[in-house]
Amino acid sequence: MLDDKYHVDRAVGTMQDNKITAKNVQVFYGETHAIKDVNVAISDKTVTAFIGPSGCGKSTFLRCLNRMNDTIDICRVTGDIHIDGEDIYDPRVDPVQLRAKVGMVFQKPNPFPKSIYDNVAYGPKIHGLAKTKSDLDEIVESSLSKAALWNEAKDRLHEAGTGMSGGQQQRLCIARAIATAPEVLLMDEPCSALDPIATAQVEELIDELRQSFSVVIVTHSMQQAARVSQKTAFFHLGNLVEFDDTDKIFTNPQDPRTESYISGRIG
Ligand SMILES: Nc1ncnc2c1ncn2[C@@H]1O[C@H](COP(=O)(O)OP(=O)(O)OP(=O)(O)O)[C@@H](O)[C@H]1O
Repeated sequence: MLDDKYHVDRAVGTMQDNKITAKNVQVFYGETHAIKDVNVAISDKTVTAFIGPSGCGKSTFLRCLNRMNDTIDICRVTGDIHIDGEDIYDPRVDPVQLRAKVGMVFQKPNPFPKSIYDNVAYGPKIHGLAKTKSDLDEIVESSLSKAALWNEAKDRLHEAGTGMSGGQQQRLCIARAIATAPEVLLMDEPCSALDPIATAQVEELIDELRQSFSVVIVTHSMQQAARVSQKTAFFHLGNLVEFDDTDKIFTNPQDPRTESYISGRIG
């Protein structure tokens, strides 16, 4: 009989093929067991969507990938998470450096109360990525361009980021996240506060970003998961029930719980 390790290795694939591998990940908030033995492998240059009913653990698991849960006192994470073969929970890993490599965009746009320029320049400055002012200017311009915001921002770089529209603020937060040259971008319901036009712009941007990064997005919208992702993970009650190509999850799910969720019977 094959042992558990065989099944775990099959579930996560080989380390070399993947950007992120998670093995036997459990998360507890005090007595609440929020993530139950999750094994998954996330590919590079791919958009992976996390879907599932409210409270199933999508955001909790997303936050494990850049150790944002470290900031929650009662939260305890066990198991292994490797990015590019490096154990991100190794005590020698500096979470601040990790978060530069694994950037995050939140549900509500949260620009710093600073100018548009300074919002983007902040990360590269603290991580010493620019030697000169012209290096920094270049990073700011290229990050805003990649975030499809340069044309709207170039003549108002020294105005407050908080003075932009909601959709522009969210693209500014994406520019800020990509300014530190991350390798993975985590997005926790990035469009939930945006109107349909801004949502479409951010979705288009996500598709472009995947040329450069591994993107992981939590979404409540199954239409959005189907539009933007190549892989989808369905969570239910803290379990990762099914993980497969997005097309397959939405057309031919293997687990009855996935089927019920996508057909609107649970959630
Ligand atoms: N900071 C916290 N303290 C205590 N419990 C928490 C905390 N954050 C999440 N939980 C609990 O962990 C479980 C998973 O929550 P999580 O927010 O990860 O789910 P989710 O799938 O992202 O939900 P939603 O779609 O509603 O955002 C829930 O039972 C929730 O109550």
